Amino acid sequence: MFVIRNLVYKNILRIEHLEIESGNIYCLFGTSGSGKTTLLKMFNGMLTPDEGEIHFKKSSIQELDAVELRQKVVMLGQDPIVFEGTIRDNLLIGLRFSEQDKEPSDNELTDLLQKLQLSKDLDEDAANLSGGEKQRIAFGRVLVMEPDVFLLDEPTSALDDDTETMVMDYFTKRIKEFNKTVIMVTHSKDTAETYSDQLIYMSELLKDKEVRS
Ligand SMILES: Nc1ncnc2c1ncn2[C@@H]1O[C@H](COP(=O)(O)OP(=O)(O)OP(=O)(O)O)[C@@H](O)[C@H]1O
Repeated sequence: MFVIRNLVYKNILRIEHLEIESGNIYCLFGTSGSGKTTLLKMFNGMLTPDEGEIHFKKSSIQELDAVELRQKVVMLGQDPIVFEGTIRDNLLIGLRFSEQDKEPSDNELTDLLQKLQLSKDLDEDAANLSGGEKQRIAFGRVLVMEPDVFLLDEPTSALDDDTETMVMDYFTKRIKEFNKTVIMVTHSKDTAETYSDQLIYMSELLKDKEVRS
């Protein structure tokens, strides 16, 4: 699905070869500052390599239309973004930018909230939510978009262990059912080992390469 060859980005990334296969969950694991977020941003063209190539489904990412690419490859950043409006507005807002033309019903959205362990009303103002609740609303928003690829940057960092387990169990079951691809940054080795099909260690990926100054 993605193939990276001879990628160089500033003095942060130097990757000879990396392949991401569709239908798998990949966890990016590495020390703080090792370039995980930077690598994630390469997959949907938010950052462009200084040298080398990234192909998505056999096309060079640089040659693809950025809007179309980001409809298929959606990133959930480290800091959850909550927009002005209700929880419903926040769950649906991503659809404006997605290929999906079918809007989920209130029943489906309420079910999603339950699966994300949120006992909230769709009409509630999203501004008053806690950090962990906002993180799950942002997670719900990308799920509603149904992209081919999810790029997730520490998506459960604000959740307690039990809530994280329930949210991740639901998420991974759903993405396996629909054969989606996930590239996820996590600081939790437990999470990485429990949920990934493949673990990518940044230290291995960047080995033999002098990338740090
Ligand atoms: N636009 C940029 N220009 C220059 N340096 C940058 C830029 N963005 C990030 N960096 C640096 O690149 C390194 C890797 O950053 P990145 O955010 O990818 O690391 P990370 O592995 O995701 O870290 P963390 O686990 O702390 O989130 C850091 O040293 C950071 O300061």
